[in-house]
Amino acid sequence: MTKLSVNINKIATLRNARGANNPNLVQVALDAERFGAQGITVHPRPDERHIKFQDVLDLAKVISTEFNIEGYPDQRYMDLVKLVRPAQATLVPDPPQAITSSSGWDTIAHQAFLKDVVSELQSYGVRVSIFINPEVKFFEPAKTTGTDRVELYTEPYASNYPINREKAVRPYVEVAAIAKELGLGLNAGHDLDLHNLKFLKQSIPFLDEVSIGHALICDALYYGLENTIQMYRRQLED
Ligand SMILES: CC(=O)[C@@H](O)[C@H](O)COP(=O)(O)O
Ligand SMILES: NCC(=O)COP(=O)(O)O
Repeated sequence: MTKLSVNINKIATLRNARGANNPNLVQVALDAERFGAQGITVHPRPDERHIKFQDVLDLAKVISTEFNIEGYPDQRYMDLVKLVRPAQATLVPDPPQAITSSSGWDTIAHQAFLKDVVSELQSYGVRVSIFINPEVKFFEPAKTTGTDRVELYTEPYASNYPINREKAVRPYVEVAAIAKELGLGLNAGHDLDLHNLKFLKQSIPFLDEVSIGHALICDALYYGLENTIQMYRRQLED
């Protein structure tokens, strides 16, 4: 089964536009779970432009599915994960001003750093996933860090999908087989949507989890949040 974790960053973006509490992020997370989300993902960024660090504390008290906190492992992130102990911490190499995530880790250059971070987070009982590009050379070094899972950065898949979907998915199928062989769990995310999700799932049926935010929240404007979550869940059926 491939779990759907709903990324609610964009709900916080909307809320922050007016500075009050509408939409209520915690309520949206609870509703998303009720509508079928199997996890909730947030990515608190250093400038708190969408998810605030306080949001993470508030969400942690109520989420009953898998809580996934993405972020660059600076001291503030590490302290937050230590405090909250989510189901999963996803390590992303974004610089502080990044508009959005645009690459996975260079697991060769940052192997020693990642190894320390992974073992510290695991000592808190948290499953760790490393955001990674679909390049073969990064997988053995990722395994060496001790990470439980990797998350495939799917923006290149999503942007190439309309041109040639077989070609777009090929590098992902190749590295997914390597991850499986190495005993790494496998997540995927970034720019996945109702057009490209099903083919990714069909091509890599053993994906453990996808985290989807931007497109899903955009679709919810037209279809409603409950319908939308159900539509995404259907794309992931085995
Ligand atoms: C790790 C990743 O792929 C990101 O998708 C991220 O969580 C999206 O962040 P923004 O919502 O800030 O663009
Ligand atoms: N890890 C990817 C994620 O959480 C959501 O990415 P996107 O769907 O907002 O591009």
